[in-house]
Amino acid sequence: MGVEFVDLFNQWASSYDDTVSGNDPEYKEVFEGYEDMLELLAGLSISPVMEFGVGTANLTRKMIGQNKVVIGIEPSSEMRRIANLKCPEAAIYDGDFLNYPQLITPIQSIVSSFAFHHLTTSEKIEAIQKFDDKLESKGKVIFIDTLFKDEAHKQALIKNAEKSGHLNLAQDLQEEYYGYLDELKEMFSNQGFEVSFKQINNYAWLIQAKKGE
Ligand SMILES: C[S@@+](CC[C@H](N)C(=O)[O-])C[C@H]1O[C@@H](n2cnc3c(N)ncnc32)[C@H](O)[C@@H]1O
Repeated sequence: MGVEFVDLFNQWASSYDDTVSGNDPEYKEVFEGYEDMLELLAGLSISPVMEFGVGTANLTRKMIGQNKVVIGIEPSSEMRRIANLKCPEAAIYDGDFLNYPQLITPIQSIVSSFAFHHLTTSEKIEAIQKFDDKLESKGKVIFIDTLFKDEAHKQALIKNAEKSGHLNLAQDLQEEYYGYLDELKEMFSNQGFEVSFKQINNYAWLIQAKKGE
């Protein structure tokens, strides 16, 4: 459930860091400012942190560098292998947004970068309910992910990708489950979170959702 992209991530793992460094022209704009974004997200995280979709541990390493306790969850075995090599100090478990080991650590923040869009709408709603259960009172969900301001924004990004000959990106934008701003706002608000959004580049947004008492 929600992990249909795992084979793709196993294959992508060894060249993933190359892509996020801007060496893949097709995804350069998506990951524009990647290191700064992760730095921002790491700085906002509150320890103990639970991180979903760790990938190659680029965000994990920044949080560990800030002496935070990080529990990482990652469904791809290849991504986990690289993450463990790059960040042996972190505890990284097999799992996904909906199924993960139940640990007793009280969680103050839940973070994720470029992963929440792998869930369908109903899976996102289920995951947000679980975040609410998992977080301590006043805990925070802090994500960075591609999302669409509205339908016109989505169509403009697809058109732009096609015009640039970035056909894989154009296909991703149509087939993956990138959310719309209003839709995500409603999902978090319905679960009692106070949510805010900040655009970071043409694709990526910072999403902050604070749980009540
Ligand atoms: C684009 S990568 C992002 C990796 C890293 N967070 C970063 O910012 O570079 C997406 C990651 O999400 C993981 N993933 C895919 N489906 C997932 C799911 N349902 N739950 C949690 N993680 C998932 C993938 O295996 C992959 O490592």
